[in-house]
Amino acid sequence: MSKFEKAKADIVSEKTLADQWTRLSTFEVDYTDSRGEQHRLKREVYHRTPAACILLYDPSHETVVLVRQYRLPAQLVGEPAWMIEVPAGLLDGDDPEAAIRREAMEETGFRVRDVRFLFKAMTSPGSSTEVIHFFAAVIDTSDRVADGGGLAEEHEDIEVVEVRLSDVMAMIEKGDIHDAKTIMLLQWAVLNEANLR
Ligand SMILES: Nc1nc2c(ncn2[C@@H]2O[C@H](COP(=O)(O)OP(=O)(O)O[C@H]3O[C@H](CO)[C@@H](O)[C@H](O)[C@@H]3O)[C@@H](O)[C@H]2O)c(=O)[nH]1
Ligand SMILES: [Mg+2]
Repeated sequence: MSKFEKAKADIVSEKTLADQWTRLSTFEVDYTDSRGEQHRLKREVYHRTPAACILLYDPSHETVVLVRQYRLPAQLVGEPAWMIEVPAGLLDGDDPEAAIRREAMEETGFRVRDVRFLFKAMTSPGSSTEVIHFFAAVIDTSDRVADGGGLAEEHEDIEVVEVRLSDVMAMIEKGDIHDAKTIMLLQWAVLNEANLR
């Protein structure tokens, strides 16, 4: 039996603090802890909508297709701001598989054929509602039907970067790749390379 069998959490109130690109709100929660004692907690939540990301692996070259773009939060904490990431985007109301096909095309120019759903994960569950759906697809050079680079109307400025899978662990350890969803997918690729054909 879990320590939390008797624990429960009742939301008492919510107040929106900001509601622009993404809503930020503050909650009061009546939390009954594992010993049965009740406390009123204050929690702020950033209401991110769901997203999807994808590993694009080319077995004939043993490479992965990544994208590089500017990220303001990285700049704010003094990390390299033009970050190397797996292709990713918000679902924007589509189902996760349709959304990742769209984002892969917009960002890299690759048309993905069979996509494989791997898992989903919350990226920052203490503060954000963001859930990311993780996918993988095998590609080859003939699947590249456009240049990628992102949507001009959204001022996306994306560089497509092809990296050998045998180099990615060193890039992660050096800090050249420092995005969590990207590290997760690349580690999955290293562990599953034999099945990625
Ligand atoms: N106007 C405005 N536009 C924004 C803002 N923040 C982002 N955008 C724009 O919104 C678009 C989002 O692009 P997507 O490809 O859909 O998402 P992403 O930025 O790649 O990734 C998002 O999902 C990831 C998970 O897959 C997250 O890791 C990442 O933080 C982000 O939420 C981009 O054109 C970006 O410039 C903002 O505050 N204001
Ligand atoms: Mg994106």
